[in-house]
Amino acid sequence: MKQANIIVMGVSGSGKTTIGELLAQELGRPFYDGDDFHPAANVAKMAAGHPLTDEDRAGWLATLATHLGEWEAAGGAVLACSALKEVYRQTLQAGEQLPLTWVFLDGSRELLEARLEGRHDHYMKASMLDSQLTTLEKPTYGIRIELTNSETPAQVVARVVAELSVSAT
Ligand SMILES: Nc1ncnc2c1ncn2[C@@H]1O[C@H](COP(=O)(O)OP(=O)(O)OP(=O)(O)O)[C@@H](O)[C@H]1O
Ligand SMILES: O=C(O)[C@H](O)[C@@H](O)[C@H](O)[C@H](O)CO
Repeated sequence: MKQANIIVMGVSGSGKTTIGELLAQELGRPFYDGDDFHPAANVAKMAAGHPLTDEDRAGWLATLATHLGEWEAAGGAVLACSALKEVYRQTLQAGEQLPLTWVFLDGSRELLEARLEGRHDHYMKASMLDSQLTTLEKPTYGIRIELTNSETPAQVVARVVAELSVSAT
């Protein structure tokens, strides 16, 4: 049965992959990481410390939009994707028939920086945080999860699941 996809969005370090994977497990849905769909040139650019432009992101978002349509038809998935600007979110929505469910992980600069500095095995360095935050247009719809220093990923996912059940009623 066709079911809307859930997109876990936010800047680098907000926990999209961590929370998205656990949420998918909890809901019994497949998980996809938007980062796995970036062309190699985009990854190389970010790893070299250069923010992506709208043009760099266009093909990537179009590819994800196509996949979203397929995943929706297959029963719905959870996708971790930065989706920083409104126009990017519109591109993603265009691939889908049902309204996407947005889960926005919102954290302070200090929290995000600490997380990025604590992560050593990733191409995206803490120095990219400012450009991510400058690009971010916070959505005014969907589920917003304000991140705290004290909650475990499992606790964050429990909050998301509770909000999903409220928005489903
Ligand atoms: N609730 C949490 N409490 C503490 N640390 C967390 C929590 N959620 C995620 N982290 C840690 O924060 C870091 C960033 O998380 P993650 O890689 O999932 O973010 P991301 O948004 O997918 O980042 P990117 O877009 O750069 O891939 C990781 O080291 C992760 O283990
Ligand atoms: O739109 C973007 O700038 C990118 O998607 C980034 O958010 C990275 O993919 C991610 O942070 C790296 O892990």
